[in-house]
Amino acid sequence: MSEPRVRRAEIAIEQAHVDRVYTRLDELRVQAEAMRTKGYEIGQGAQREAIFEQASMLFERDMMVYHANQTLQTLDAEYEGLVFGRLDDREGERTYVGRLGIRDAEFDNLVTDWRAPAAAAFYQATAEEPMDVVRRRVIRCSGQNVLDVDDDVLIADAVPEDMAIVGEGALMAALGRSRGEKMRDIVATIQKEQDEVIRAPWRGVTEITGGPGTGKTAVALHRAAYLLYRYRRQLGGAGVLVIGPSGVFTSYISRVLPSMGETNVELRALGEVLDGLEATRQDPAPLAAVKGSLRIRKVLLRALRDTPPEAPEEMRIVYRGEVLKLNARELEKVRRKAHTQGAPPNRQRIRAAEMLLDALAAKAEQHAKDDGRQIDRAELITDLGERIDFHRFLVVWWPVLYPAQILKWLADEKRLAAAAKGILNRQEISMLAADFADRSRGWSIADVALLDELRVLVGPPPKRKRRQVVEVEPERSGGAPTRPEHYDEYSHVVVDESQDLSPMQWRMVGRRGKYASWTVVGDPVQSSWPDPAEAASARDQAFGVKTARRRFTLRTNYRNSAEIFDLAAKVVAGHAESGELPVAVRRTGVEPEVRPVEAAGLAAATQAAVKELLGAVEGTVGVITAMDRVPEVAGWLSGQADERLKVVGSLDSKGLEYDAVVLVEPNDLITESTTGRRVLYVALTRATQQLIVLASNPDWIPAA
Ligand SMILES: Nc1ncnc2c1ncn2[C@@H]1O[C@H](COP(=O)(O)OP(=O)(O)OP(=O)(O)O)[C@@H](O)[C@H]1O
Repeated sequence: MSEPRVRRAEIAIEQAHVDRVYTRLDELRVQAEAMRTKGYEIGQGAQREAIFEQASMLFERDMMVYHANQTLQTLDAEYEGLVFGRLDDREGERTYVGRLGIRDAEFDNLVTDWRAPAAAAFYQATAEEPMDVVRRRVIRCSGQNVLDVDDDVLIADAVPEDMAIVGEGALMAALGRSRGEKMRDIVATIQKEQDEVIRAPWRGVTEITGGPGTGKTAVALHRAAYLLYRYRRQLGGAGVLVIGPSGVFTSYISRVLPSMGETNVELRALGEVLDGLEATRQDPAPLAAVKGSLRIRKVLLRALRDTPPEAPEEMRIVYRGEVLKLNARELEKVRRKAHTQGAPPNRQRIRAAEMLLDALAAKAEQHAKDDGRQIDRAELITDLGERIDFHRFLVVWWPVLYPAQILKWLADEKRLAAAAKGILNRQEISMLAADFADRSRGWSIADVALLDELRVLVGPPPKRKRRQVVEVEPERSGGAPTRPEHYDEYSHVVVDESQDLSPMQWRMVGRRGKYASWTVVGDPVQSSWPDPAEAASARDQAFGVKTARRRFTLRTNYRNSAEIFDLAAKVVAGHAESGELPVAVRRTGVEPEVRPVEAAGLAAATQAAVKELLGAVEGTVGVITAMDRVPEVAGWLSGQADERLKVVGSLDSKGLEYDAVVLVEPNDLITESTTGRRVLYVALTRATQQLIVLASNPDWIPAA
C-alpha cells in the first residue's frame, strides 16, 4: 500500500477505538446521573424516618451525590483528544493512553490514564531502553475525530510483518504548530527528561530550572495534574496552588489543567494572592526594589506601632469629681509598652486598654497620696473600664488597624522618614512616600506583598458577632466546600517564574505553603530581581525545614527556532554561565530580522512589521516593548483589529509565547532596569517562528 493509504487505514483503526471510548463515556455519564438521582431520592425518603435512620440515610445520600458529581465533572471536562497514545509490546498487547482512565463493562481497560504507572512507558521508553515497547504511536484528534497518527519504532527487529509504521515525528509536528491564545497541554509528547520531573516524588521541594522554552511551565502543570492523580488522598483535600507572575500569564496557562480533567487547582498571579485584590501594575524598577526587599518589613513594623494620625494627644477623664489626665508623653509610654509584648496590635486591644487603665489608676493613686487619701484601685479600674467616654477614647487612640490604612499613613513623608530611619535613604523615602500618596492608579503587584505582610503584622480585626444561620437545606451541588478567606493550608504549591520573586513576595507565598510540598520553576538567567542572594534566603525560609530537596535542569528549548534563539543567546552572552543556555532543536530556515529604524519612523515601521507577520503566521503575533511605552505602541496599532495581535510590556511578556514577535526598541528594555539585558533576553525568546527587531539604537546587540 502507498504511504497515504497506509496512513488512512491506520487512522480508521484508531477511529474505531476512539468511537468505542466515547460510546462508553456516554454510558458512564448516564450511570453517574442515575446515581445522583438515587442519592436525592434517598435524601427525600429520609424525612419520613426516625432520627437514627435519618442520619445514616443522609450520610449515604451525601456520599452518593458527591461521588456522582465528581464522576460527572471528570467525564464532562472538555477533552481535546481524550485518547492520544498507543503502545504495542512484544507480546502483541496494546495499551491506549489518554487523559482519563476508562474501563469497559467487563472492567477491561479501554484507555489508561497517562499518569498511571502502566502508562509510564509511553514517556520513558527509548530505543536504547525500550521497556518492551515495539511501537509507540501518538494519535492526534480534534474532538472525537482522529486526524493523524505518528509512530516511533523502539524495537526494530520485533516489528511484526503486519504492523504498519507511519509518520515522521510527533514532537516536531507539535512544536511547528501555530500557537493560540492559551497554552496547550503536552501530554501526547512529553519527553523523557520532562517525564522524570513530572513523576518525581511529591514530598519536599522539587526545583525545575532551565532556559527559555524548555517546557518548565508545561512540566510544572503536568506535575500538578500527576500529583493530584497519584496522591489525591494526601493532596486533594487541601488543594494545589499555582502562582504565576501576572494575570496575563495565569490566563494563558488556564486551559492546561482543565484539559486534563483537573479542576482542583487554584491559579493565582502574584498580584492576586491576597483575596479580593487584582493588581496588575508593575512599579518602576527602583521602586519595586525597595518594596520587595526585606528592609521594608521593619519599616512597616515601626509604622504600625507609631501613634495613629487621628489619635488624641491627651486623655482626660473625670473620676469621682477629679480630672485624671495623661499627656502625649505618658500616652506614648503606654503605647510603647503595649507594643513591646510583640502581639499584633489588633489582638492587643484589650491589653492596651488595661495598660491605659493602669496608668490612670497610677495617676489617681498619686493624687490621693498627695492629698493623704486612699483609693480602691480595683474599683477605679472597673468603673472607668465600663465608661463610654473611656471606650470612645480607646477606639481612636488604639484603633482597629487595616493594612491599606498603614500604607496610606506612609504617604506622609515625615511619618515614613521616622519609620524608615536608618533603613532607607532619603531618595528611597521620597520615592516611596510619593507613590503611596498617589492612590489613583490602584495597588501595584509589589504592594500586594506589603499588604499581606501587614495583614499578618496587624492581626485579624475583631470579629463582629453574627446571628447564627441555620442550614435548612442540604447543598444540592455536592461540590467542594468553598474556602475560608485567606486560606493558607495548600498541600502543594507550584511557583512559576520563581527567579523574579522578591523576598517580600517569597514571604507572602511561603505563608500559603506552611504545610506544603513545593515545585519551584525558574531560570536565573531570565531574572529581573536585582539581589539574588536576599531572595534566595527568603525562598529557603519560605520552604521551611523540608527533608527532601531535588533539582532538575531541562536543557532543550522547544519553543524558539534555533535561528531565533541564536540571536537571543548573543544578547546574554556575558551574563550567563556556560551550560545555562539551552539548545534549540528546531531549525526553520527563517532568520530573525533586525531592522534599523529612525526613532521618528518607529510607529510606521511597527505597523508595517505587524501587518507583515499577521500575514505570515497563522497564530498569534506579540508586540513587545519597554513597560512605559506600552500605551504609546498600542496606540500606533489601534487601527489593526485582529484578535491574534497583542501588545505587551517587557516584564509582562514573561512566560508567554507567540508565533511571531515584533520587538520595538530593544535598547529601552536594557535601560529600563538594572537587569535590563536579562529582560531583553526574555523578550527575544518569546517567538516560536518569526522575529522582527526594530531598533533606532544599535547598542543592544554586542558587536560580533
Ligand atoms: N514535550 C513537549 N511537547 C510539545 N511541546 C512542548 C514540549 N515541551 C515544551 N513544549 C512547548 O514548548 C513551549 C515552551 O514551553 P514552556 O512555556 O513550558 O517553557 P518554559 O521553560 O516555561 O519557558 P520560559 O522560561 O521562557 O517561560 C510551549 O509551547 C510548550 O507547549
